Amino acid sequence: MASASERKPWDSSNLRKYCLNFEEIPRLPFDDPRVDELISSNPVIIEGSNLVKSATDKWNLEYIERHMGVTTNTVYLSRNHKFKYFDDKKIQSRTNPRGVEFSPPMRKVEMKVEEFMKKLREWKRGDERLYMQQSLTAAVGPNIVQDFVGFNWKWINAKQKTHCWGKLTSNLLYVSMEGNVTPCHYDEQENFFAQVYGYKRCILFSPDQFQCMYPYPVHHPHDRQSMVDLERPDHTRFPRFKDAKGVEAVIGPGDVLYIPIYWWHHIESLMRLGPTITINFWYKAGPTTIEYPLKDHQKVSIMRNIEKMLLEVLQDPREVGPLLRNMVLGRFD
Ligand SMILES: O=C(O)C(=O)[C@H]1CC[C@@H](C(=O)O)C1
Ligand SMILES: [Zn+2]
Repeated sequence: MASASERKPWDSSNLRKYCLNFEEIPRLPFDDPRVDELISSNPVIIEGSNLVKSATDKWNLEYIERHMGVTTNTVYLSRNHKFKYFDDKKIQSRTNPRGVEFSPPMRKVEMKVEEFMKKLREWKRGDERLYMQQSLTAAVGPNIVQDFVGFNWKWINAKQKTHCWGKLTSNLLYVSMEGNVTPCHYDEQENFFAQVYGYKRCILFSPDQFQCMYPYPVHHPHDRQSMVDLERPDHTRFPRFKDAKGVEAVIGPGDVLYIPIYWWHHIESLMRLGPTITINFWYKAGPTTIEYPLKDHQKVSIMRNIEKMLLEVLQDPREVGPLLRNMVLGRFD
């Protein structure tokens, strides 16, 4: 019988079940030279960086409640465990090619931290789930500002320089209920995802899996999200999804997961293991060097630009699909 210190804090009963199997994301010590070899083209979990040690040493829900400050925070509410992001600037009935009004799968409210924590404590089955996703700014309490200043900026600034990334655009604080899921999507920024408290399962797919992931059209409010429901994939509508090749890892306090730009990621707070706290570090991409053959993420960017240009000239998004189909069907096989 493993001792308490060796006993894993979680097991497969804390994980949701999916139809795919995943390879493991590599884990490396922060000072291992292979970390920099992997970064910018592969995900990697970096151990021992102390990137957010000033937070992992002290932060839990009680500390956040006490020190988050008096400003309101962005909290998403969902009727189920999925928190699927949508761009409310893209919600116009005409951009929804199936002609139905877009019904947002979650709603965004502004909430004081005390209210958020009270709702978490009093939550019962059937209530809306909550997920605080708040940008860390100087408006938070002084203790949190001090902990933020205490991050290992020397290490992460050196990473930003080594990999020629653009500027740090934001740090978001994520306070999640157990079992919450952020469905599969990609972002157009580099991301250091630092786990502070609790355990999260991260499932990632490379940009070269584009054909298996079926992203929504760029003009859709769910732009950058996969149309495939990982829990109940529609293999008729999305036949190639069964061939998707993904990698996964469960990260815990002190782990930093590098999520490369354009990489698909699905994130879940483990079930029945309590709340989780994460801080992400989003960086603008570095300068694009054009070398042939082009990289897969560059082709995703090209496809995005083509969709945007077509919408610009066609005006009606319902014409984008038919024009692309007419352009390629039977002509490039
Ligand atoms: O940092 C990112 O890129 C994200 O997608 C975050 C949005 C919700 C977060 C989560 O852990 O559920 C991850
Ligand atoms: Zn993301």
